Amino acid sequence: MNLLVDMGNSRLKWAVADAAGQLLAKGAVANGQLADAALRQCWQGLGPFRRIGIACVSGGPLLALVQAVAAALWPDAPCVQIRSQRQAFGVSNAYQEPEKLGVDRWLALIAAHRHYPAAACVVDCGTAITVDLLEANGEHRGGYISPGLMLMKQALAQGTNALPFSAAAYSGQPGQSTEAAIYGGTLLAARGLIEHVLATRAAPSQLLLTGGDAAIIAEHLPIPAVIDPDLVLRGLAIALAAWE
Ligand SMILES: Nc1ncnc2c1ncn2[C@@H]1O[C@H](COP(=O)(O)OP(=O)(O)O)[C@@H](O)[C@H]1O
Ligand SMILES: CC(C)(COP(=O)(O)O)[C@@H](O)C(=O)NCCC(=O)O
Ligand SMILES: [K+]
Repeated sequence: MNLLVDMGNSRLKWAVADAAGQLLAKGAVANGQLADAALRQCWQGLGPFRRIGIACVSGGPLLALVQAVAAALWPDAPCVQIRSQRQAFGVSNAYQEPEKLGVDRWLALIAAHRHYPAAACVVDCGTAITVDLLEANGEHRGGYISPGLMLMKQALAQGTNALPFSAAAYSGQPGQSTEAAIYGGTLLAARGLIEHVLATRAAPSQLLLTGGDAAIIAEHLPIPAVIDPDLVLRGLAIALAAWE
């Protein structure tokens, strides 16, 4: 068994994977809540593990914390930090500097190619919304990065005098209050990005959504989408299984 850890800018997502890469127990911890005791509480009693696989786009101090807790709980299991590559697992990275593609985006592409055979548009609805284009033959065509729903709302609240931050949900119809107008506007920004990218594809692409806001964005999209909440962790399972 391996422990998989996906460290995003908002939350750490983890899963236990068996030798075939099937995800067993899973959990998530908000970065603001990440501390030695919180992680030990999540992970106590799990294992033993062969390896700990880490995909990290969040900061060095949080990575060091995760490595320290893992080393204390499972001293015999090496921590393997996965990085983006030029080509692996049938996927070729479109970036001129392949290591600069966020490792979460890279792993989502690897899982998409392995588990969904068609050409795909892979959207990670996390802190940022990333949209990556993947051909059926594994060629990554590049992608787009935009603020996520929470960041858009926070930016409006921080950058203006009159706009409040609200976590409440509204219909997405034209807003009849400031909060509802912000909710609808930020959701439409995400929807417009995704719809536009799909419309510019020469051939139809399967739309794959992952990330904390996948369900809410899918609900407001007029296009069928597959929601795979574990796409990054599933990519991490593939990358870690090949590690020697
Ligand atoms: N409990 C939660 N904590 C933080 N964000 C959450 C939570 N539930 C839903 N979200 C939404 O999910 C987004 C983060 O998604 P996630 O996939 O965890 O991001 P990341 O991989 O960037 O850490 C936030 O922007 C927020 O809108
Ligand atoms: C774009 C991201 C910030 C998304 O991170 P997330 O929203 O998953 O926390 C992350 O993939 C990243 O730091 N990427 C490096 C730059 C790039 O992909 O071009
Ligand atoms: K992510």
